[in-house]
Amino acid sequence: MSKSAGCCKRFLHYAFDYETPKTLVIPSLGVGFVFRFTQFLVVMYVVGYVCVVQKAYQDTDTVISTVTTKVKGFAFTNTSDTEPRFWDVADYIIPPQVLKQQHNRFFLQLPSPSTTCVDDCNCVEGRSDPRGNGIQTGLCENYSTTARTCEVLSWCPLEIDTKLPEHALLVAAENFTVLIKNSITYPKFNFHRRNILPHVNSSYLKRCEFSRLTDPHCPIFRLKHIVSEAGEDFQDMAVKGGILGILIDWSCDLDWWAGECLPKYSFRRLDNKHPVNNVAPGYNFRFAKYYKTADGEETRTLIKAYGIRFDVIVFGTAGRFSIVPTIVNLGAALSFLSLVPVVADWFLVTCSRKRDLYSRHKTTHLTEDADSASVSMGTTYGTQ
Ligand SMILES: Nc1ncnc2c1ncn2[C@@H]1O[C@H](COP(=O)(O)OP(=O)(O)OP(=O)(O)O)[C@@H](O)[C@H]1O
Repeated sequence: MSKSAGCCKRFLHYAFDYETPKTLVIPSLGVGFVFRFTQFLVVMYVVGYVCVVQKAYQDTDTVISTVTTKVKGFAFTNTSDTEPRFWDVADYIIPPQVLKQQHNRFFLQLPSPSTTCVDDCNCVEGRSDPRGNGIQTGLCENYSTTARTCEVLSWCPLEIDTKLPEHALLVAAENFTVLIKNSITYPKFNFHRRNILPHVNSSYLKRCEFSRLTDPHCPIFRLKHIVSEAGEDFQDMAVKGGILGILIDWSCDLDWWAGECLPKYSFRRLDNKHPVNNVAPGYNFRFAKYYKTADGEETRTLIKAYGIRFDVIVFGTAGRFSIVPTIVNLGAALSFLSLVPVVADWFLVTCSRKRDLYSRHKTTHLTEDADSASVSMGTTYGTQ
């Protein structure tokens, strides 16, 4: 036979020989054990991980929620910067730390490298520097006997906030309480819930306070408790300011055999408190209250507020039994069972004692002119 005819024949065999599985019964305890043990592992994976841990039989939905808060508590302050003052709910929603009466005026800036000048040429009319104090008028005037600065139009007197107070103004705020009203919905399951649970009545709300051990479902939280659960010191945080997260986890199993769907609260500091780099720490912002004096001049009280901002973050995923994910995920997981014979076969032909015998019987090639007793590779056709 020529070389090309041989090649052609091999190709035809390769392409068109039909392979069909035959059953070979191996009376071997070792191989049988490997087979059953691998089957057991696959079944454990399907039941334990896919069904119990992953709950792959469930359809899922993510939470949609809304939050409102109400703070309550009283405080009395008496510092060198401020008059003696009593604070209640209406006063401290944005608690002030620095207060200053200001009027809209032309005035000279405090001397600094960016504000000092020699003559009017150094001051440009209309120029405003975001880090400066106002809009320049173009005049350079004597600030003192030794320094000249550019005149600006601004609110005066200027705010001086070069040093932070040592104690928070509203020290008593740590004992304030906050009521958090949180409503959630899982639209796919038409499931609605509030963190004020169905069994809660108004007299309970008047006296309860959240405690992880004794009252974990009360929606009223003491600020000090929130900060300390987050591992922070209230007074320290209140001076420099910071952001604290109140996390409400609504992850729920909505199947009837699972427990009730309840919120789980946790608290953590969200802004990055760097232990070494102390540049620009905390959180602060400015706002003002405006009014007119008796002679009609507009005046404002400038407030630079430092403090703890509480961010309420709601998250969660709910799952409920559904036939479609059950079939899809169970089918995918059970398809691993088809790999079990591959593992057992591998053990059969590589690790078992009679591996040569098994290897010989594993594959049978029939020759074209085979009758009932003619097989290749030494295996016996039809007589096993
Ligand atoms: N921060 C809070 N600390 C403690 N209890 C609170 C707080 N906020 C609200 N409550 C109490 O929770 C209940 C529900 O408050 P909600 O704001 O819905 O009703 P309200 O009648 O408007 O409350 P209130 O008039 O007392 O502010 C009320 O009994 C209220 O006194």
